[in-house]
Amino acid sequence: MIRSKGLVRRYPGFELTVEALEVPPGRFVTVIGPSGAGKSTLLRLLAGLERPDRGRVELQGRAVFLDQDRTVLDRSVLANATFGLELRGVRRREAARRVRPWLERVGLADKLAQPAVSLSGGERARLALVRALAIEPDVLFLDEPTQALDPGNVDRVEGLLREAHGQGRTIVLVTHNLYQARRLGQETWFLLGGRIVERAPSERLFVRPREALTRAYVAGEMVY
Ligand SMILES: Nc1ncnc2c1ncn2[C@@H]1O[C@H](COP(=O)(O)OP(=O)(O)OP(=O)(O)O)[C@@H](O)[C@H]1O
Repeated sequence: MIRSKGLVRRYPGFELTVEALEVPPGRFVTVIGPSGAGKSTLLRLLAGLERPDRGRVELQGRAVFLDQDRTVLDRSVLANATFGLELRGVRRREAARRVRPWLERVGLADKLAQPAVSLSGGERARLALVRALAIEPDVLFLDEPTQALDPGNVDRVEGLLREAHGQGRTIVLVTHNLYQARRLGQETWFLLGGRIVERAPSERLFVRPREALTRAYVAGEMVY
């Protein structure tokens, strides 16, 4: 469960203002909007990584945040994947046993000993996702997890996310891929200029948007 009220976050030349939001457990929310709309800022606020200037956020359950940078630790692929589990006291061997199927599914099982920093961008993205999923979080905050991935890997990652959602996890995913937002989301938020212009069940938002700005954006007509 994620709940926020009266959020305001200001940077020089930018203000995010979001009234009450509520994400019930198990909901898959996708967040869309042009570059600079405030999507990452909202995600960081909801995840508690950043404090709002006004308002508050309530987050229940174990949450993980996957940033756009796909940060990896200067260790092997396997050690990256098991890191979260080991932090929680799971022994290395057991942690390795648990992450193995995930690594196989994202095509990294043949690179276990390779330093993670030497992975390609797409491989890092998949590894970061495995590290997040391995700790079986209640809530996943994902900032463009399939950015710059080839179609096969987009499909793999989406498969993992669907499965995570099927297991009851709450997911808030920021994406520039409107097809993905529609495919995966139960609910979509459209942000523009630091405000949520429209929030609706995903299918409705893409097929019958109520706001003219949403209509223009999902039709690819918005010039900015
Ligand atoms: N730490 C910060 N300090 C100052 N300005 C910031 C900071 N973080 C974000 N901003 C500004 O806030 C605005 C919103 O940024 P944000 O990253 O939330 O947008 P976004 O919708 O996620 O964009 P993108 O799709 O390009 O990732 C931008 O103008 C950005 O420059």
